[in-house]
This record gives sequence, structure tokens and C-alpha cells, in this order.
Amino acid sequence: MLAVNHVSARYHGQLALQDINLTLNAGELVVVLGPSGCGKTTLLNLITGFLPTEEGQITLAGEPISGPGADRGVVFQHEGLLPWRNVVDNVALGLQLVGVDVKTRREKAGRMLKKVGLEGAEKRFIWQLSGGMRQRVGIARALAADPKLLLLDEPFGALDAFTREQMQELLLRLWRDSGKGILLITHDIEEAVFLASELVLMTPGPGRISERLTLDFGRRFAAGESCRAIKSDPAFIAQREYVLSRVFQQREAFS
Ligand SMILES: Nc1ncnc2c1ncn2[C@@H]1O[C@H](COP(=O)(O)OP(=O)(O)OP(=O)(O)O)[C@@H](O)[C@H]1O
Repeated sequence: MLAVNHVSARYHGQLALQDINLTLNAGELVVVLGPSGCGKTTLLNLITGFLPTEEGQITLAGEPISGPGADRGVVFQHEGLLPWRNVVDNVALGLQLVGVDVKTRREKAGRMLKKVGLEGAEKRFIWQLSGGMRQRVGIARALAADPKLLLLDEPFGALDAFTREQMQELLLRLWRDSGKGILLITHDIEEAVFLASELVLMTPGPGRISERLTLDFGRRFAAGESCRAIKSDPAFIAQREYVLSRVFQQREAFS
């Protein structure tokens, strides 16, 4: 569905990404994991279309990406909500921009809020919400326009450990129920191993993909196993330690 082919990116002539090749098939949850500065956000900005692709090509459903579009829903670390609008009107924003009438967009937004566990919070203002609730609004907004692909940039980075785990569980349920392709960026190793159906490891200097692993812990959660049971499973711990060792090896190589 998403294909990144031989993509490189530069800032002021300096390579930030080098020859990135990545595919995301329908229904996959791809997590891109790497240390700060390896180019994760740059890659995401190319896929969202916020940055133009100058070397290589990115296509979604066969069409080259040439700018931002409603086929990609984006969730940021700092959720980017409008403080003067209430919850339901924040979620409805994308629908408003494409001309959906007020009744229909509020109905759709209300349904999305239910899916993210915020039923009853429609009339609240953003400043009345906790960090976790704001991220739920951000996810509902990104999904409201029914995008082909959901893109998330460090969405749970600012949350406490308990809320973070709740949000990981929510994301996996939404993934299971919607069947959407998801691409998530993180530097949290446990989060990456738990969520990913495909885990892509990146190295810095310039940013490259070093490894791709197929994992099934997120699918196990989606099929009904508990998060705690999965995260304490020796198979999960072994995979987490393997990824950790790869990240440390790369750090040593670049320090
Ligand atoms: N606007 C910019 N101008 C110049 N250099 C930039 C710009 N944005 C990013 N870079 C550089 O490009 C490289 C990749 O940055 P990027 O933000 O994509 O990495 P990242 O992996 O997302 O990091 P983090 O996890 O800290 O957000 C870094 O060396 C960074 O300094």
C-alpha cells in the first residue's frame, strides 16, 4: 500500500536520510525505531507530504505522494489540537476542511470519540483534558476522515507509563477493528516490540534502515491475550533484549 523507494533527504546539502526502502502492506502496523537524530521525523514528514521528496519516490496505493492529503491521518507527539474548539469540533476539523456539513461531521466525530473511549467528553475544551485524553482526541481526529494510513510521530512520548500502556492497548484495538495500515515512530524499545507487526530499525549518521523484524506480540494482544502476560512472556523479553542489543551496538559504532 505504502512504498518508499530509494528515498534520501538532505538539509542544507547534508544527508539526513540515505536510500530508504520501506513497504507497508494493508493491515500492517509498522514501527520505525531509532535513536534521536536518525531521521525518523524526516521520514514521517516525507510520507505525510509536509516535506517534498527530492530523491527517490514515495507512493500510496500506487499514487506518488506530492503533498499532504486526507488519505493520511497524522497524530503528533504534541497533539496539535485547537484550544479554542471543544473536543467534538477538534475531531471534526478534517471533515470541515473537506466541506462535510456540520450535522454529519459532528455525528462522525461523536462515533470516533466513542471508539477512543471519550464518549461524554464532546463539549469539553482541550485545556480541560489530561495528556492521555488529548492524544485520544488526536487519534480520533486523524481517523475521522477515514484515511488509508494512520501515521503517528512519538504519540505517547509525553505520557506517564500507565497512560502510555493504556494508549498502546487502545491503538492495537483500533488497528484490529479498523484494519488500517499504521506507521508509528518511537524511540521506546518496549513500545516498538509490543506494537509492531513489522519493526524497522534505523541507524543515524545519515539515517538508514539497518534491520526489519516481523513480530506477533501486537497481534497476540489484538487476539485477546493481556498486555501484562505478553510483556512478561520470555519470548517478548528475549526479543526486547535483542532489539536493545542492536540499538546499543549501533550507538557504540557511532560514538
Ligand atoms: N529543519 C532542519 N534543518 C536542518 N537539519 C535538520 C532539520 N530537521 C532535522 N535535521 C537534522 O536531520 C537529522 C534527522 O532529524 P530528525 O528530526 O528527522 O531525527 P529523529 O530521529 O526524528 O530525531 P528525534 O527522535 O530527536 O525527533 C538530524 O541530524 C537533524 O539534526
